[in-house]
Amino acid sequence: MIIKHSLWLIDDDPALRLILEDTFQDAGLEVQAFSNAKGAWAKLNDILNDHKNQARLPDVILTDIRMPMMDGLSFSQWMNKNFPDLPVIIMTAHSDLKSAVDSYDTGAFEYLPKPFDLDHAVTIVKKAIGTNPKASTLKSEEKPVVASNPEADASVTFKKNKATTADSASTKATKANATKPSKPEGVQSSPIIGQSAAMQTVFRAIGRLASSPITVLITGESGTGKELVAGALHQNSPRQKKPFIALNMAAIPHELIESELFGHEKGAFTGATTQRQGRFEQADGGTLFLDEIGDMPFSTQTRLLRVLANGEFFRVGGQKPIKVDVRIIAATHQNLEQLVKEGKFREDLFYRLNVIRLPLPPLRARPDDIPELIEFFMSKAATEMKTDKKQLSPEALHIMQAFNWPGNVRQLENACRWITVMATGEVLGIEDLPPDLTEFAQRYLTDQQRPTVQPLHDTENNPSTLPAVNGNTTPASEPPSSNLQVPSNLSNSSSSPTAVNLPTAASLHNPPIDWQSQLQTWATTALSQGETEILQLATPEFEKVLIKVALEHTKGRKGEAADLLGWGRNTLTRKIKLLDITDNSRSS
Ligand SMILES: Nc1ncnc2c1ncn2[C@@H]1O[C@H](COP(=O)(O)OP(=O)(O)OP(=O)(O)O)[C@@H](O)[C@H]1O
Repeated sequence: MIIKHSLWLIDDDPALRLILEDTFQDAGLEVQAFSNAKGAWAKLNDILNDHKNQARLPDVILTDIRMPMMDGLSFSQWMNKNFPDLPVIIMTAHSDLKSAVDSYDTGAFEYLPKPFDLDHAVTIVKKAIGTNPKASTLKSEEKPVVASNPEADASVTFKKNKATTADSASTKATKANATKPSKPEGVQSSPIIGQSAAMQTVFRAIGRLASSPITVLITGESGTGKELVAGALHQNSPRQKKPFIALNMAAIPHELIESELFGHEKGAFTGATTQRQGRFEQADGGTLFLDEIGDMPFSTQTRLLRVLANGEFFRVGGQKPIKVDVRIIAATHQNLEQLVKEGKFREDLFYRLNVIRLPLPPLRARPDDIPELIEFFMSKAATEMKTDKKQLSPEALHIMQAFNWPGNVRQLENACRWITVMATGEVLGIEDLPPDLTEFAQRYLTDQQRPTVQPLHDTENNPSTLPAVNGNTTPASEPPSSNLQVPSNLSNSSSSPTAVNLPTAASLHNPPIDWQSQLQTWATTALSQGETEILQLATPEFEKVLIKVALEHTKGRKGEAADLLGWGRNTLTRKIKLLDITDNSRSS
């Protein structure tokens, strides 16, 4: 007889419950679904009060965070206290750094930001089951299976358990998690912004790593937020009340690095007139962030390796070993493996630092995060400069999202400062952006007018060099949709002082004139009427049409519509709001 492991699934979203129930049943698990944590909690409480009933426990629990009556975090905390061996996986649609850190703090086995890959969720669930000693030690003995129908729960049946592979490493990880030191009160909320999948991974990693003393190597291009993430790891750790000391190896003259790190005794070298503590001593009990570690001189690397191995060091010129408890977080924008190959970085040090690697994505890889970052930096700049907060027009925002950002978030932050100081007016257009962005906009917009469709993001900020995503243009007699509702004029547009007629839906259906020709006619007319910035007039209308068609095609399902448009879901939601689009596609 096949024995199945059991999963309790808690989520107040019935549609998601159905999908997940299906997925996990297909993966060979017995699933019992609950619409709230209270229901599962009541059953677990019964089991807790009746020890003979322990057999009715599931092997793993998957729970949402935000639910009525009892939230998933309190539930997970209660579980960790009362059933520490039973792994709980937390999922949430409202993922940020805080929810990731809080989830792991409750002792949760894993944290899954929605939407997640179903195969990945199955892998995690199976891994969690492998850590449950009660589930994984059952090989041939009888084991209860909880029926998938909650009502049928009384009729628990006993079946032979199928062989499972216990993951001892994961078991240890969970145990370590359960016994980890509790975090001090008063954790500051971190200003790390980002909703993109790439940033969710970063938040998860921070949540997972913050409480442990393990060495972390943060990699990523300059300006991606490496120091910010190192600070968040410290702020969310039990070391948060002790110092966080950041040191940039590239910024210190090589001959001073050792005394900077390890301090020196009086008279150790010319100019050392007093004894001085180094950064290691100052950071005792806390975290030392070694930025640009690839620039550390070879001789210092040897000394650092010794500290990492023994936890002690000598001040320059000193005889007495000094012991410290410091967590090391290192960062680099360089390829350390390459530096090792070139003999510029010690291989043994590399392996010591590279225990856990946390890569940060470049900004161009997560354009969906840009609007929120702009919002944040515009507010920050307005406060700094004691002025009103500036707002970007949809067109300017579009350009900001299309830009390559070689300097990443730092460059975006500086652009927001520039705009706040230099631009006049409250709602700003493309012409109000910093020079590098306006130059890019000219090339980008020129390219957009070509018949081929270009991807939004290019790697060189030079759209003209890009291959076409789709070389086909819409046939003259086939407009994109029979339901095109192109507004007949732009009189509603705040940026349009003059009403200019755009091609109407009817005219688009009038062969032999195709919509491009119609647009051409409109543009010619607009220009002859003295209109300027015609692209900024037409682009929102163009986007409106495509968004409406996509929403209609997907019956209002925004995620799918966003995929069809080639945007992220957040971008689509923002556009719908900005362009004031009413979604009439839903039948109900
Ligand atoms: N996700 C983010 N949310 C909010 N601010 C961010 C984010 N990422 C980076 N920043 C801000 O961008 C600036 C640059 O970040 P940071 O100094 O951490 O980058 P870095 O990768 O360490 O850069 P470098 O390699 O040049 O030292 C900082 O002002 C930081 O606060």
